[in-house]
Amino acid sequence: MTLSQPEQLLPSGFDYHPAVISLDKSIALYDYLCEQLIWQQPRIQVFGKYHTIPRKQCFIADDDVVYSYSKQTLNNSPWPAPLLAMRHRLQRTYGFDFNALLVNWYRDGQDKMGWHSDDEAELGQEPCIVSISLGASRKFKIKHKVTGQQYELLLQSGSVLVMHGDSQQLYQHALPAQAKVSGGRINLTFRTVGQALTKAYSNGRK
Ligand SMILES: O=C(O)CCC(=O)C(=O)O
Ligand SMILES: [Fe+2]
Repeated sequence: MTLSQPEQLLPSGFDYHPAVISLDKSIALYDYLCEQLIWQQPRIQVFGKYHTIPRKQCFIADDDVVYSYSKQTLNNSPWPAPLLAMRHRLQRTYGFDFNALLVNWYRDGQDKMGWHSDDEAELGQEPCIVSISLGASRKFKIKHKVTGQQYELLLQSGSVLVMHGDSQQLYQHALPAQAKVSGGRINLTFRTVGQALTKAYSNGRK
């Protein structure tokens, strides 16, 4: 995996690298994951109300990782071989052992993720989150928590978005619905979950 220079103007702490994985490989991996992963669509509690999340997800992690999402502990799925290989490659590139991977499947443009920061205590003060996109291109929005300044980025199949430094402290991000998008997209977010393992993963992500 070679990384090209970021091409789009983004706030510090967000680095976008298009075409890190070839288009053919990224689509083949999309198809494989659609079929092979055990997908869940949990109901979560946000501000006291229950919602079914508007996407599917699969949480892949080492056995000793415990991660909760809006008061529900996620079931750890084992690492499929291609994702384990990717984890090791990313470890060599970034120097982090990514022991957890939240996989999101946006079946079409109706599926989405609301504004949030990945700032849970168990990810540490300045987490490094590596986000890989497979399938349909989707808009990704970033918003400064204080000034409200927004940035928009198109996440293309095979791209890598790295969020690091104070990106989670200063900004929120979201994947808005795009009614005209008919294709599906899978997003892989590699994370390192610290040793204080049982904290809540609930941060208002809708
Ligand atoms: O689908 C995406 O690109 C964003 C996913 C995300 O923000 C998350 O899983 O925390
Ligand atoms: Fe996120």
